[in-house]
Amino acid sequence: MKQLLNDYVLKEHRVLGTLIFLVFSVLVSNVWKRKVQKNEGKDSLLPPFAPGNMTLHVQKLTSTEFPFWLLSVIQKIRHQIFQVKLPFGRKLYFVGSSAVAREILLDPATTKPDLIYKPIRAVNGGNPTMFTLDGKEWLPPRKACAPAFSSNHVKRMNQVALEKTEEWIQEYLLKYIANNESFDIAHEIVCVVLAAIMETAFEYSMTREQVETLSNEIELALMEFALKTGSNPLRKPFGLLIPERRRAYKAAAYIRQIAFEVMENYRKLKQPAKGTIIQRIMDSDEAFPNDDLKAAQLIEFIIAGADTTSHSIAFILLELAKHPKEQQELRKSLLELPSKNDFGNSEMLHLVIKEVMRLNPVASSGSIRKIGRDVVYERHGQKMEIPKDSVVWIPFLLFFRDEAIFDSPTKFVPKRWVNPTREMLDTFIPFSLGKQNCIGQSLAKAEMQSIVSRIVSEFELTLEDEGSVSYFLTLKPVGARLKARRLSEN
Ligand code: HEM
Repeated sequence: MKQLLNDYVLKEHRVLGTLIFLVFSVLVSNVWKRKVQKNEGKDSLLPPFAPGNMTLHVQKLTSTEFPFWLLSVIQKIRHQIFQVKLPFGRKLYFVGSSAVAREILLDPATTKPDLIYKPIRAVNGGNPTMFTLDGKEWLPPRKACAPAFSSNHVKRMNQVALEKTEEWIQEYLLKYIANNESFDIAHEIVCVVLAAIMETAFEYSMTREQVETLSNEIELALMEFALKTGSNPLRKPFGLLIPERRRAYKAAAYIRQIAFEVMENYRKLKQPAKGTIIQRIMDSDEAFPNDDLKAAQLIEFIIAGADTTSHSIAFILLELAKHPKEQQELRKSLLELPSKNDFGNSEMLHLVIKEVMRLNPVASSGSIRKIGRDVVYERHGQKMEIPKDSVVWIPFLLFFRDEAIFDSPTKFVPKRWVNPTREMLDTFIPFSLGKQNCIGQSLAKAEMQSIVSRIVSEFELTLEDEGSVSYFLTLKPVGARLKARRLSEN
């Protein structure tokens, strides 16, 4: 009797469960149909909207979890391309498909949208720079500065970065070790890399205290002008009423003052080095006709070069501290090489750097572009379309963590790069693609290799506090603390 009753209840549950499932599926498919909009008069559909309303979208776009929210949207709606709503009926398309991203970035009709890049100029007193320019106006500054990144200059700049690392080891790291103290890895490496850029690119020496102040002021200014203004145009007209914005103007003024000091210092040099970034800027009056424009470009190099490279290095050292086996393997491979000068030949070093740049891409928000033609793609046999003139955001994190391309994408597996698939290689674009890709990538790669190998070859790193990963223009490790132990007295 009991058995009969149980079977009956179970059967009832199953019927009820099936009914609920059917009703739920119909609801979901209706919501989907409403979210995937008809593309008037065409046989293609527009990508769906991210769940939530405009207020939620703006809040998420300006939050420190921004790229991770985008990942969660893709997981929810199971669509690699979607739209978000902005104030005044504007919208943005997010592209998490690497194939579509490549098509857009390599298309000659693609441009940079003013809506996003122009507000960033406020950091530079409103002056345009290579990063915020487009088309004909962009070419002269890019051409003027490109020679400063030729292999001989990268070699020289990297040598200075290594000297700064050596100074840091002597003045800070050995003291932390002697006092059995842990240290904030992101903060320490930012100080090394920023000091190196100032000295090697601009022939300008800074104390650690000055470097720390500059780094703080840059963060303050960027938070306002690059992050908050882009998504909320009301911050500009009502700016003076917002204390954060007033503080950001002060920060921007301080950064400009440093840039003018750098130029003044350069003009006093008796024998300035040839081919440095500052020499290219100062002597290219066609590309940079006045001091305001020169200062703006100079500031852009500080901003674009320091946080990106240093946070990448910090992430690499952090991952190695979290994975002692891989750390040991890397050290072994380095020490097997004939000399320190050959460290760059370590295959394991390349695998580790690649894997960390995939897992935690500092430029995780990637590139933002305006498309010059309709971009059509297929999804499960359905034609989808992003219409011409749309603003398209291409966050690299979305495809660097795409399960369809990378197995266990949230895991640190350097060996996945030993025999990568064509798709993995095509997807891995940490420096973006197309004409406005990263001008400083050769320098960044050289510094990552030399600083990481210098530290790991001699010091064992252990994790004291993992901290968290936060996003604000770049992805960065916040509050991550390591301890070091010297392995031999070289
Ligand atoms: C790991 C380090 C770095 C990463 C991941 C990185 C990534 C990127 C990316 C993705 C872009 C394209 C942005 C967009 O499309 O909006 C870019 C542009 C740029 N980067 Fe880097 N970057 C790094 C280091 C550097 C360094 C060391 C410098 C110079 C010292 C630099 C200077 C620039 C400049 C000036 C641009 C604008 C180029 C243009 O628009 O023509 N970057 N970077």
